Amino acid sequence: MDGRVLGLNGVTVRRGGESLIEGVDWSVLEGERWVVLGPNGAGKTTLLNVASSQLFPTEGRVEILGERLGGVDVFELRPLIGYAGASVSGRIERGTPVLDLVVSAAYGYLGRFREEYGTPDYGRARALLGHWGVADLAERDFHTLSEGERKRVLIARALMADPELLLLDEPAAGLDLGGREDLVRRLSKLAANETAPALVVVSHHVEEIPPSFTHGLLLRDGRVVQAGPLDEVMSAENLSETFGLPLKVERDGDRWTAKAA
Ligand SMILES: Nc1ncnc2c1ncn2[C@@H]1O[C@H](COP(=O)(O)OP(=O)(O)OP(=O)(O)O)[C@@H](O)[C@H]1O
Repeated sequence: MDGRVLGLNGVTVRRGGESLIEGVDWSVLEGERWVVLGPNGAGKTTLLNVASSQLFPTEGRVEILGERLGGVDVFELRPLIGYAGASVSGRIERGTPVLDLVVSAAYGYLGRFREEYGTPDYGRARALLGHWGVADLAERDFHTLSEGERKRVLIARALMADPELLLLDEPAAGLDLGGREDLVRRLSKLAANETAPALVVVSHHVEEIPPSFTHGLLLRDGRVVQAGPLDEVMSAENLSETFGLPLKVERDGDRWTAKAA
């Protein structure tokens, strides 16, 4: 695999004559922690759907964990990719207990029992829920949880199969300030763990970039504005171009802020 977890070359996704993403080149290496930033409609979710093997590009080459998309059975690949996003919540049946949802992820299902789960599976699921601060919600119906609780449960679920690549689509969206700060702290801790998978987190806000994250990709109108180490990417010039307004960007310790200039 060459240390490369994800490789996109000239990747374009078109729908109805429109390009959702256009000519994207991107490499993610083992141990890297990426944030993908861009305004609404920039193509971030589309990019993550390609990276998680859920969407085939119209053009270009995609390699995930050393396998070429199109030349590999995606059902073998997907258990190695942890994914959490709003599209997952929408597919969970009403009445699904949190613990079932997490434990079934080891087999790529969304809470429906098609396998016999063993005690170690339940132990791991409970430990992950504990790690993300939601152990006491194990028996609850997923759909009765608050937005912040759902986000943490979905991350625990995404980690259940011990993935080599973890993709999180807007994990902080809809959280209040305390919830956001708690999530940023937990993601930072995960990022600092050398044994954690390669991480990609999509966000609209530079304030949500967890400390310990290493790289950034800026997306506007489906095209990459800049991609690379965070210190190089996070300039006022790059972010102003990405979000389409003059911005002042500051680094305060290990956190970032941006506001209109
Ligand atoms: N199936 C589709 N057919 C046509 N257009 C689509 C389709 N899916 C997405 N789009 C459009 O592609 C663009 C990129 O969408 P995408 O969801 O990837 O953006 P995003 O950066 O994740 O946006 P947001 O931050 O608002 O979630 C948007 O303009 C969207 O309306």
